[in-house]
Amino acid sequence: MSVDGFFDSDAPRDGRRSFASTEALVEALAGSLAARLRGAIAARGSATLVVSGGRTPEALFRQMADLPLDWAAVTVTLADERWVPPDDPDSNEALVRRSLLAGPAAAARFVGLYTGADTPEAGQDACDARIRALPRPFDVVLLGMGEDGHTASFFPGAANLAAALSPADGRTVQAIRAPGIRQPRMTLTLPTLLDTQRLLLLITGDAKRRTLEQAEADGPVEAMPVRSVLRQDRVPLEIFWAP
Ligand SMILES: O=C(O)C(O)[C@@H](O)[C@H](O)[C@H](O)COP(=O)(O)O
Repeated sequence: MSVDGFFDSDAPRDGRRSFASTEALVEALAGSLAARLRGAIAARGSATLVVSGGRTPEALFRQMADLPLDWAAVTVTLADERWVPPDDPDSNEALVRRSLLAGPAAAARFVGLYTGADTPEAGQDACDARIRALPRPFDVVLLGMGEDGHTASFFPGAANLAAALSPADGRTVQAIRAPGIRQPRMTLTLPTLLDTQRLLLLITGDAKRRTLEQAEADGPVEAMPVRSVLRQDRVPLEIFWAP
């Protein structure tokens, strides 16, 4: 499939949607996620939203923060976290607190991954207990992707990538260290991320569209770990793209 033909329609196709602009994507996706969270609250009295950090989702978070929703019934947690305190500019918790948990959405409960332990390895058990205590399946897991083909903190070349993708002991989180990343990380493991009603991948720009197309070609998961969510059949993956 050619890159140009990859997202050539506004109509949903194989779980993919392309938009003319980030603004259009954000508006559509925020509305769709709010509807899912409202549905969960109506059915079970609560909802759980798992979000990624990085730069891409900030506009979506700001749009969602103002949506009318019983935010007090929503728990928000992270797909992964850089192992830094919440006052560090690289903290995903900081991003979520300032952009999503603002306005009406400030009523949501936030469960962070950073425990204050010196290293993610030292914080792993406490973090696992936090995630294990959340209701499952999650309602929404929102993933991003890097141009190297990582998603969550499943980085190519990470020493403990295999444990994150296939945890032997049912662990919900995994400490990650990888070449080229500034801080060590904590990531939800693959089976934990896939234990969700809706799984979304949000990407913007032509470079990431090309990365995605490369990831869809043959090749090992370890080289482009986003393949672990592209190739699974546990939950349909919805891909949202804008230039
Ligand atoms: O903490 C993080 O960095 C992530 O959760 C990570 O998986 C992110 O989604 C991608 O790296 C894309 O990041 P950008 O949106 O900044 O390109």
